[in-house]
Amino acid sequence: MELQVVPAAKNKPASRFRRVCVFCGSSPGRKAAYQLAAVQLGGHLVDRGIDLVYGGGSMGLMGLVSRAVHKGGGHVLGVVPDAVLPQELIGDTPGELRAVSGMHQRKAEMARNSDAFIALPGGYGTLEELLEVITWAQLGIHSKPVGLLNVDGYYDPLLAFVDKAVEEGFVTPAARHIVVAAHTPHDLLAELEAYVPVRDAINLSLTWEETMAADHTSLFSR
Ligand SMILES: C/C(=C\CNc1ncnc2c1ncn2[C@@H]1O[C@H](COP(=O)(O)O)[C@@H](O)[C@H]1O)CO
Repeated sequence: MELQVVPAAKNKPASRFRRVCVFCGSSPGRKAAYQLAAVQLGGHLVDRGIDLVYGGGSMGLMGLVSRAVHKGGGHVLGVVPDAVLPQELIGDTPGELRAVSGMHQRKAEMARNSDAFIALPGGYGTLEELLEVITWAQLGIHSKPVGLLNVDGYYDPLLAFVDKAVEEGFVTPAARHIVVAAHTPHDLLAELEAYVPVRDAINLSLTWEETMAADHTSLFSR
C-alpha cells in the first residue's frame, strides 16, 4: 500500500491518508445524529487535509458529507455509473464526477482511488460496499483500513453478528481485526491512522487483476 503523509491544516495532525472513500446512506436517516456525524466527518477530513471519494449522489448522508468536504475546500471525487449520471437521478453534486460503466466498476474505482474506507450509517448499498472492501481485505487484495462510524450504536447489530461469526468459526480472529469501529469521527480517524493489518494464514495475497481475470485493466493498486 502506498501511503503519503499529507500536511494537515494549521495545528492539525498530518494524515497518512490522502483520500478516504466514504460509503453512506442515500437517505438522511431518522436521527439528527446521523446527519450531524456526516457533516462532522466531512469537517474532520478537511482538517486533516484528506480528500473525499464517494458514490456521487447529492441526497441523504452522501450529500451532507460531500458538501461539507467541498465547502471546506477539500477535493471531492464522485464515482457514478453511466446509468445514474443524469442530474435528475443524482442531483446537483459538488466537485469532480467520474463516470464508470457499472456498479462493479464503481466499487473498484472508488477503492483504487482511496487509502482507507469509512462507512457512515446507511442501507443495503452501504452494507454491500462495506462488506466488499472487508472481503477484499480478507483475501489480501488490499490492506487499506476499513472503519465503521458507529453513530448512536447504529452498527452494534452488525458488529455483534461479526463477533458471532468468529465464535461460530466462520470469520477468523485476524479477519475480525479488519473491521475498525468508533462512535465519533475523531476517534475513528485516530484508530484508522493507527491501524496495522494482521496477516492471516489463509490470506491469498491476490491482486485485483488476478481476481478479475477477464479484466486486464489496472483497477486496483495496493
Ligand atoms: C438511482 C437513484 C438515485 C441515485 N442514488 C444513488 N446515487 C449515488 N450512489 C448511490 C445511490 N444509491 C446508492 N448509492 C451507493 O450506495 C450507497 C448508498 O446506498 P444506501 O442503500 O442508501 O445505503 C452509497 O455509498 C453509494 O455509493 C434513483 O433511485
